[in-house]
Amino acid sequence: MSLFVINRYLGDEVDSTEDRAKALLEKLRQQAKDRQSQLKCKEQNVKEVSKSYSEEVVEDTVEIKNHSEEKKKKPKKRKKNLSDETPTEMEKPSLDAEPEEGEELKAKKPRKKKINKEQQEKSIGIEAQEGPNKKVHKKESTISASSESVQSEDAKAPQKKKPKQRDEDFSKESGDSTNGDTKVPLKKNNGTEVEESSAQTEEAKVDQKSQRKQNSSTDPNFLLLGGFEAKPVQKVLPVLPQWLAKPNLVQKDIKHNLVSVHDIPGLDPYIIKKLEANKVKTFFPVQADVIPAILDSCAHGFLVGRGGYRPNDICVSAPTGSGKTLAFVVPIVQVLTKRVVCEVRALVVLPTKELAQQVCKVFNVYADGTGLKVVLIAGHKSFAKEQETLVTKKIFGFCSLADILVCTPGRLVDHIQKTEGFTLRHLRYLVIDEADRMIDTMSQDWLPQVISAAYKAEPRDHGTLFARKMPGVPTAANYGQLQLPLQKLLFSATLTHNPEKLQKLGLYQPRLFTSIYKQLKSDPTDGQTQPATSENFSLPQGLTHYYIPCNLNSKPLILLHFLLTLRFSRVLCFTNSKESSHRFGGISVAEFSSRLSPGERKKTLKEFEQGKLQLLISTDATARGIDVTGVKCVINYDAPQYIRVYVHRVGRTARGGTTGLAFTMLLRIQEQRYLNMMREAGVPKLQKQLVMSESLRQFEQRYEEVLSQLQRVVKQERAQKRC
Ligand SMILES: Nc1ncnc2c1ncn2[C@@H]1O[C@H](COP(=O)(O)OP(=O)(O)OP(=O)(O)O)[C@@H](O)[C@H]1O
Repeated sequence: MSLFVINRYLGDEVDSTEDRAKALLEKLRQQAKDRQSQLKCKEQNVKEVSKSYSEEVVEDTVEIKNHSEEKKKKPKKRKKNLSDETPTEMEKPSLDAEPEEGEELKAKKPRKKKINKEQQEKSIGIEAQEGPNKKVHKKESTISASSESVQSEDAKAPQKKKPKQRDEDFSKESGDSTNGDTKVPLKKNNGTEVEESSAQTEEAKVDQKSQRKQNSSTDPNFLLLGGFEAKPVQKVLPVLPQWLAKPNLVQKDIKHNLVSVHDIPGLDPYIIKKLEANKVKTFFPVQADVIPAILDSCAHGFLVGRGGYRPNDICVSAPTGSGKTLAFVVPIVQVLTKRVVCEVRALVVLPTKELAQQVCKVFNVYADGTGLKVVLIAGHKSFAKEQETLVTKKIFGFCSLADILVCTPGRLVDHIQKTEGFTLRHLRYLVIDEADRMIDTMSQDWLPQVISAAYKAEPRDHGTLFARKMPGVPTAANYGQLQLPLQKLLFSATLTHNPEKLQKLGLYQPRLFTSIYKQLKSDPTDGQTQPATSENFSLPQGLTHYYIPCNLNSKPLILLHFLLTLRFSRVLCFTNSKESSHRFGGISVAEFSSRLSPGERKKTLKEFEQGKLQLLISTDATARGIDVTGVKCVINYDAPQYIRVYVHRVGRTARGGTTGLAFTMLLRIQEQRYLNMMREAGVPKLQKQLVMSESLRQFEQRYEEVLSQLQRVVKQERAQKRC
């Protein structure tokens, strides 16, 4: 039956059943063999597939990881590629060098070790959940996403085409990754490439940074923000105005720089005669420089300065006793001598009555015989009496009685405000003597009042040469009409060089004459020289000054030693208070202080000048400007607190080119500070003078007698004050 079935199945009809059966059996065997071999093949295939799959899983996770790392590093790699090598050069070896299978395994092992275990487990875990198909899909999508992202970036930046091509190649390669033959060597090469490229990107980073720095430092078109560290900070140096920085220098040495009065250009014979009559045959340096400068402003007429413009104001800073008074008295007297009508044309303002009196005296000497009237208003007389000397009332109105007015600021302001008919509308010269001290009195507002009085408009002046307008900007319109200019002349032994202070005086294009040679300091930044800005002072050439280290008790004994042992005559001794000036009241001395009336002071000074008094004890009342002839020695019994005070005190000796001595008694604690003050002020070094205690002992008895007298005087004074 079975054979029948087999025959039917084979469809053969064999005659011989035995042969047929054999043939059938053979066929069946063959079929069974084929089936078995097929099954074997299938099993083997399944095994191989599962093995390669597990390997693939690992490889793919590495590949994904590497790819994600590569993706992170890609921009850097691309930058490097742009500068160093083309991507094709990098890829070619990976495509060409396909290793054998043995090599493939060798290459796989070390790569597996390198993989971070955690990441491996993690990625495997994810794949186990998603299954192999999903995993493959995921891998492809990741790669394609990365290539897309690169592509999209590349689309934005067309210059980065080469990296794009490389990414495309990479995606092709990953597409072929199902084929083990091509995938493995590529992975190997990519892996090493990642390592290499990470090192290369680090190098590239450093290169790019340094290149960027170079570019920013060399390329002037780029401003590097935040690069402050290398910039040198420029110092701001104080800069003086040109007129202060480059003054006209006046010689300090009087003796060797005398100029004959005949050699001064523009000086009238009348004035020369007057000078010679007063034993002035030569001019001191400051006079030889300043007199021609003042005369020059009137050389082409009385109304305006040289060339028809407003004349420059003049500032003079010269040592004490250098003859500044004559430097303004002579030209003013010469210019005003030609006046027709008596009006106040010169106003000289001084800080104290004594100084005003002294200057008035000099004006009177040179104005004598010219018809010029010199009037002093400084509080010596009553206000009403001063008014009578200033103006007089006539039928047609008020008339001035003064051509030259010498005054103190307080009294001047009083007359401007209260004296009827008093006018300054014709004022041509405003002289400010002891100018640095006068700047200190600016708070009294005397200068603005003088200026507004000088430019006060009067209806009767309209259309005349005396019509005045407050000077404005120098334009053709402003200078269209000729008018009387007002010129300021400033004099001082200690004139400030501080532009801020000088600005208060409202100077017009000033010229400075000074004998202070400021040391130029070199500026290390640009190698140029700049004028020193600190105040410097100059002392008379003939002055020798010393300091005496002492204690409080020895001070009066030292003074006695000077007067009695060394026999100094006409010693001017300065103390800081009236009380100190009493200390020597018992000996052949006199005091000169604000306690005395103006009459008493005048008498005392006269006696001192005549040599009737050996010692004059003074407060700073006489320190400024007072010209006492024949003072041989100045003693600072109390050290002055300011350098300006020192300069004016010691300047009472060595005047007019003569010689003189100055001593300053210093307590031990004052010594260093004082010497520093002198050095900073540029004053020549003080010499130390020691007085032996043996030479002082003989005066102790005498001094005690004086002290007992002093007690009585002080008691009397206090009693007087109470009354
Ligand atoms: N050309 C001269 N020939 C001789 N003596 C002169 C001459 N000029 C001035 N003197 C005298 O020199 C002395 C000092 O002059 P003056 O008082 O003008 O000095 P100063 O510079 O104003 O001093 P200070 O700053 O202390 O006021 C005076 O006694 C004066 O008479």
